[in-house]
This record gives sequence, C-alpha cells and structure tokens, in this order.
Amino acid sequence: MNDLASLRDKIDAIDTELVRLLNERAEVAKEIGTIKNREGLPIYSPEREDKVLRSLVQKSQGPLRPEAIRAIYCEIMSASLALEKDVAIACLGPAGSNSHQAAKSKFGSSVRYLFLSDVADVFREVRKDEADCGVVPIDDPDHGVANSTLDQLAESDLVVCAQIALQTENSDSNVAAARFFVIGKNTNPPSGNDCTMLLLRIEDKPGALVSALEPFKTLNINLSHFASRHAAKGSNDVFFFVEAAGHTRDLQMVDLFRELSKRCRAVKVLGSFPKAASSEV
Ligand SMILES: O=C(O)C(=O)C[C@]1(C(=O)O)C=C[C@@H](O)C=C1
Repeated sequence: MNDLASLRDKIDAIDTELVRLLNERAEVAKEIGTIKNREGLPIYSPEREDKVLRSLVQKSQGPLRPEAIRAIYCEIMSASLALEKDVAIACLGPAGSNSHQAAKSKFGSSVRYLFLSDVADVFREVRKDEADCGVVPIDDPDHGVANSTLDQLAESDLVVCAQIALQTENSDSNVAAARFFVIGKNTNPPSGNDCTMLLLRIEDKPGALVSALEPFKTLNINLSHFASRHAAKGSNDVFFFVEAAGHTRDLQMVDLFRELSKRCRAVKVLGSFPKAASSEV
C-alpha cells in the first residue's frame, strides 16, 4: 500500500473513533439537557463553555492552533445545544449580516437563527421567549458604539451573558474586531475569567464622574470599556456604561457597589460574562 493510502486508512480509523466519542459526548449533553429542562435552568451556559474552551486550549499540545480548537468546539457545543432544546438565537438580519456571522461564531450552525430588523426587536423576541438569546452589536471599528444597544440595555431587564469579537475587514483591508453582546434572561455564575458591565447614572455636573470612578481606582478594579449617553429628555443626568474586571459575586464588587451607590444617582448591573479570549480582541 502506498503512503497516501495507508495515511488515509489511519485517518479513517481515527475518524471512526472520533465520531463514536462525539456521539458518546452528545448522549451526556442530552442527559444534562434533561436535568436543565426539568429544573428550568438555562440551556446555554456561557461560563461553562468558556471554562471548557480555556481548559482545552491550555491542554492542547498542538499542532492544532487555539482558534481551530475553539472553532471545532463551537460546533460540538452547538450540536449539544440543539440536542438539549430547539434553541433559537435572535440577531440582526439578513442572513449573512455581521450580526449573523458573530452569532454563528458563538452558537455554531446547529441552532436556529431569527433575523430581526432592529436592536429593539431582538430585545423584544428574547423578552417574549421567542428566542433563547439575542446577539446585538455593541461597537465596531467603522461605526463606533451602538447607541441603540446602550439605550435598550438601560431600559431592559435582560442581561448581557456573553460577548463576541468578530474580525472584520474594512475598505482599506485593515482587520479590526467588531464587538457584540449576547443578551438573555439569566445571570451567569462566575467562570473565573469575567468582566461586568455596569450602568452608572450620574448628575451632569463637574466632578461627578471623577467621584464615581474613584472606587474603581481605590479597589484596584480595571476598567476596559467606557461609553456615555444622556439619560431621558428633560433630565440632567448622564448614563455612563463601564466594563469592569471581575464578577458581581466577587467580594470586592460588594465594596464597589456600596461606594458607587453613595456617588451615583443609580447603579444598574447589566451583566457579568466571560472576557473575550485574548486572540479575539
Ligand atoms: O455543561 C452543560 O451545561 C451543557 O449543556 C453541555 C455543553 C457542552 O456541550 O459542553 C453544551 C451547552 C452549554 O452551553 C455548555 C456546555
């Protein structure tokens, strides 16, 4: 037998074993799905997916690149999700849009996608349980921050449960990352690698913002993103959206919220979710 044929025989044997193992894994995922459905737990577990991916990337000795491992496991977990429930993800259409691509890079090709025409509709479909989660833009290199998403987050009781970085190419062929949020109804448990999006409502007067940000410095909590919006018409308040390192259940977050509540008109937690993988940003 020539080299090529014998190497292909080897691959056939490995594939047979891989598919057997994948089906065995899928059976376990179905059992997890039965428990989750029985106990009313969320099917999508971003903190668990993040832990699985980080641990596999760390254990892998190559030659597969980390991005390849992430892409393969995105599809494996997508297939698990679809076996656990008829999972639907709402995003901005049409099929093939940046939002759809971002959603597919997180949820894979086994789940169902609903295409909506604006961000408010994505929030509405998730609130009505027509979709399990929604994917909405938060910032992109060409258009900056998506104000419609900030406005919906300020009003809505939905939370940010994951983020997605999508590499996009602009007209000058520069590659940059557009960021999207996954929104849902459930608060994530800690993954050990989280950040928290907060909305601070602050009076529009000198020194108010500096005072509100001071506790982050004192408690040594890193801030990674920052955006502002005027609160409702006729009000003299400004909304500041900040992304801080850590999870709301971290001990130092308790201290942070106590300090913030003294310095801000209102503080709203928009969600704690796993940080993007370093190769994604
Ligand atoms: O561990 C779980 O909760 C599962 O449902 C299994 C699994 C997986 O395939 O590993 C699938 C979907 C979840 O989002 C997370 C992980």
